[in-house]
Amino acid sequence: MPSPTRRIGVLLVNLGTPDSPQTSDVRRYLNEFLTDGRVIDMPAAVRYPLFQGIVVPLRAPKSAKIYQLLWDAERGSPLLYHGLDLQKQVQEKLGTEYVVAFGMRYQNPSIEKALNELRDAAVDRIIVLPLFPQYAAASTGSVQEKVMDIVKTWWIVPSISFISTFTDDAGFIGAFAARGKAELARHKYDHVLFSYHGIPERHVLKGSQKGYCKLGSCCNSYNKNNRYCYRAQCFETSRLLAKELGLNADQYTVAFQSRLQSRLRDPWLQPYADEALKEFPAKGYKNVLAFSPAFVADCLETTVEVGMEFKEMFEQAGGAHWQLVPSLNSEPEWVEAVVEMIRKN
Ligand SMILES: C=CC1=C(C)c2cc3[nH]c(cc4nc(cc5[nH]c(cc1n2)c(C)c5CCC(=O)O)C(CCC(=O)O)=C4C)c(C)c3C=C
Ligand SMILES: [Fe+2]
Ligand SMILES: [Fe+2]
Repeated sequence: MPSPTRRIGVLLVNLGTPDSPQTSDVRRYLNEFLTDGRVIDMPAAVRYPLFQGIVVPLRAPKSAKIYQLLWDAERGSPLLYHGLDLQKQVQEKLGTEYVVAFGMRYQNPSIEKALNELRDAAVDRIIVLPLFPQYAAASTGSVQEKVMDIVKTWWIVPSISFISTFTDDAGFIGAFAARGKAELARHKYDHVLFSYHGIPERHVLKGSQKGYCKLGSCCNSYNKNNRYCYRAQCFETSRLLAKELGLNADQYTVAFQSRLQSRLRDPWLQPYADEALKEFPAKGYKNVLAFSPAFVADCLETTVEVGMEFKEMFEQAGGAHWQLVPSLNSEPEWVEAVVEMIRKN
């Protein structure tokens, strides 16, 4: 008798996005996102009333206005349509031995729906690839927790593996560098900014193994002690990109964006990108190329924050030319890099 065909399930996951840029949908999205204990690490008894009762109702209408700038009239949220494009192309490249599904940690399509598709396809094992290059408990860790919460309710639990970080993956670095090189060929730049999504410093310290990470020079090399330190990973991605682009250490700056301002005024990873870029023109950096290598698809944080808001701040501070390197989206080199990561797993 022929042996039954064995198929491998692949689950690609990104963060999530509202169903529409209307305030009610943005509110629903933020309510789910900002009550996740891995994102807002406060006791649930404080987190729910504070965020669902005060922070989200105040933030949702403002966020909705920004989402309206981002939204594509036909295709909707870039994070979603680039994710679906990526899923389709990775499936085509991997062939019928694999079943590729796509889900979002918050809102739709849900991780549960995507996992059910894999279960219905009777896959033998599942490879989960959270689409965050650098591991953070608030992003990759949250996806891992959600997947385990769902799968633990299944009667038959398949083998599962997680690709937890691809900070230094050659395919990822090569694909981002290629996008940067295309911009560098178009214009003369004085400086490069690598801007990463920030997280509270506390999150880094909580993940520090045996007290190794102290937010100092400990993060200057990437090694077995700090493999999951978000700050060390951001520095490593930057070093590797700089090497590919032929940049010296004084030709680029690493900084952190998107901090959620709170009355608690807890420190987030520094330097803050918005403060750093305002000083660029006075340093003679009038033409700046900005990368956002914490995101593999364009989204609110790249297109609006770096591409529009930072550009305006930079020009007001006396800068001449600001350019965002588009994200990897579903570029062929990135599709190839994802396929390689899956095959290697
Ligand atoms: C790169 C990975 C991400 C980490 C780490 C992360 C941490 C983190 N984020 C917030 C708060 C917000 N983030 C928001 C948007 C957003 N965040 C990521 C990724 C990471 N977040 C993405 C891809 C996006 C964009 C989604 C899109 O639809 O385009 C937002 C919502 C937007 C807004 O209202 O400003 C918030 C809020 C915290 C608090 C945090 C770590 C503690
Ligand atoms: Fe975020
Ligand atoms: Fe560190």
